[in-house]
Amino acid sequence: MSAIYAAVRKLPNSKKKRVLVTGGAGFVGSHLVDRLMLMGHEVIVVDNLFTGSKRNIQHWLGHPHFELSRHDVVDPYMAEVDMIYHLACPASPPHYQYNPVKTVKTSVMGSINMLGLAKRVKARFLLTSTSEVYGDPLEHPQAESYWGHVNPIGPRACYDEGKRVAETLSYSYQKQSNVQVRVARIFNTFGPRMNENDGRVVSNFILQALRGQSITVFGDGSQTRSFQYVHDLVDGLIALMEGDFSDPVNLGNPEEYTIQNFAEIVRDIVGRDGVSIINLNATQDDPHQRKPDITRARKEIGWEPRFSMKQGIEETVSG
Ligand SMILES: O=C(O)[C@H]1O[C@H](OP(=O)(O)OP(=O)(O)OC[C@H]2O[C@@H](n3ccc(=O)[nH]c3=O)[C@H](O)[C@@H]2O)[C@H](O)[C@@H](O)[C@@H]1O
Repeated sequence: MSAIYAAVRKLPNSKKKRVLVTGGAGFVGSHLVDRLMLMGHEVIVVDNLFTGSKRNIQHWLGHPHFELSRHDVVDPYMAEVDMIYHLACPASPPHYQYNPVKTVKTSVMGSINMLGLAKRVKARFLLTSTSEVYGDPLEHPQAESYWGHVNPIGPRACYDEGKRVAETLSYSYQKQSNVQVRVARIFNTFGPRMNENDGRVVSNFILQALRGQSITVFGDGSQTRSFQYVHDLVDGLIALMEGDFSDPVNLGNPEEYTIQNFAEIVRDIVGRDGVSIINLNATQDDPHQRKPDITRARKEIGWEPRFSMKQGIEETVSG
């Protein structure tokens, strides 16, 4: 029996790109892969399936434009490609803190390997960096010009510092070896396919509310976050990769909520009776406030989010 795939665009060979997506079986990666496939490109996914899952991309397995390679980016990888979207790295705090040495290796050695590949095959390289490079920010909202406030020896450092070095590596390869680089600083993102055991706030709160359990707010809930829907992020990543702008660009939704208020919103959208909100201990070094300044994204790549947080949560809950 032959598989049935979503219809992909037929691109002339001059427009069709060979695109490598590391972490392409993950939550964000698999949505990006969907879009690149539908656009008519050839996609290679490299993923060690530690936090990613074959299920996220199984609808493309066997497609002539698609290839999955179970490979860990800490080891070198070779392929003739035109573009590299480098996403591979656990992003949820419980996952990246589970094996901090491995998280640092993934960011640092993974980026060296992928930038080395980009240099050899002259591919354009996009790093998915993070709002965590701003640490517990002392400037609000955060613009790309802010250098950040990161605890270099705290529990989040393996991720934050790993991504900071990955940014440094990107611009070092650009300067030294003329690699074309793009750096996206991604702010909190949610949507379908977040793992049940992801551990981040959106999936935790939705699952707790759906199961009729108490919603667990860490600390007093006065800390803020700004949540973007994953489809907006994918638009931004593609616009950044395809544009001419090479400095870091924030990709996030500037709608800001306290976590306490966010818990109430999720509880009300799910609408199950008897769900209470409880406050647990705060976690160490949890950023107090986070909101992207997206002036640069608007100006340089013509991007801004199209979904409100509530629209995205409603779709995620019903999906
Ligand atoms: O979601 C993301 O995109 C980001 O998630 C994490 O950053 P963080 O903002 O700490 O993400 P969460 O773990 O989702 O936490 C957000 C806030 O909710 C709180 N939280 C989380 C989980 C929970 O059950 N209850 C709860 O109150 C946390 O303490 C924190 O204040 C990662 O470190 C980022 O790199 C990643 O980009």
